[in-house]
Amino acid sequence: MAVYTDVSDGALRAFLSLYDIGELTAYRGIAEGVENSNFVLRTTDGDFILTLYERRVNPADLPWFLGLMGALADHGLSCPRPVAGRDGDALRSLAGRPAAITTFLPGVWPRDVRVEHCAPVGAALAALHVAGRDYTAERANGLGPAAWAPLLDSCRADADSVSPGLGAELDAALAAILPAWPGADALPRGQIHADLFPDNVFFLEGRVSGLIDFYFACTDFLAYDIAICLNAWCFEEDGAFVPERARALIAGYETVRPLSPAERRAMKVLAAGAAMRFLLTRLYDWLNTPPGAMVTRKDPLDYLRRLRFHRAAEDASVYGV
Ligand SMILES: Nc1ncnc2c1ncn2[C@@H]1O[C@H](COP(=O)(O)OP(=O)(O)O)[C@@H](O)[C@H]1O
Ligand SMILES: N[C@@H](CCOP(=O)(O)O)C(=O)O
Repeated sequence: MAVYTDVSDGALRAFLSLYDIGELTAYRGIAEGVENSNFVLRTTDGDFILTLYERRVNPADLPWFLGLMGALADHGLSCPRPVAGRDGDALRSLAGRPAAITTFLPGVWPRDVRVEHCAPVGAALAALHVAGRDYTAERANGLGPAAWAPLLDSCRADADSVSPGLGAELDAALAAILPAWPGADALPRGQIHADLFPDNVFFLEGRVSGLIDFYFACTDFLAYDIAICLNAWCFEEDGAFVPERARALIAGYETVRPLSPAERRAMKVLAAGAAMRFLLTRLYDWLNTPPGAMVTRKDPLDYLRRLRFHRAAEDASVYGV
């Protein structure tokens, strides 16, 4: 569950008096998510999401995230649009945390991913990449390749308690991935979501109805975002790769934005890097989440299986690129 910070009725009502979004009729904390505290607000004007930013979100990045969401929404992408108060500000403070209200998106994220979900997700990802073109402010990827060795170092002492030999295996994988990583200008770059997992994509009647959770978004290789989705959408629970899902995801993406030959060639190392990135943050959280914390830890070893798959793949043709 993810409500780290409680908000009293009085504090919330005082906060909402700064906005023109109607009278509060109900609110509740949302159990899902791991990073921030989220609440659904029902007002006489409709539903909204209130987010209190916690943990990994650097408050200095919040204007960039909110600006990106506003710019994407302006370009027709269905994503949460930050709601400004009467003073024009969308970002303020509540219960001692940075806080913002955004629009509520209808839909349900798929608990059981099927191949039919993958083409619409690919197309939605490409639409995000196209919609982000005019948002020129850059944000470096704080969880990109330069962060992986330090993250592994911070977990090294206990890594083998999660799985024997894990530390050495990750060292070997990093030693193969980092030198093969594309140079900064080698692939098209732009604004990427960087966490487009199934729980961040809402569907209604078989169509994508909204993309949420832009708090890992950054400026990086567009194809790296595809590689993240290949990891998140194209494996079974037991770790088996599902080639039909990957082909559908790539085909859906290319209905909106065709890939270049360099992006196709790079997909294997990008997929391995994406698996490494989620493995490492999950490993860090696995080892550092205090007992009794109100959050469900995600299994790092799911991503070890994916990493092994990508490293063993002959080339990028396995993904259908
Ligand atoms: N704009 C939104 N519209 C509707 N529901 C939302 C919206 N934003 C978040 N939610 C709900 O909150 C949950 C957690 O949101 P998320 O952004 O993934 O949290 P976290 O950043 O903590 O991981 C989502 O699964 C969804 O149920
Ligand atoms: N998608 C990441 C964790 C981030 O979770 P989210 O709730 O912010 O989407 C993972 O699966 O490791």
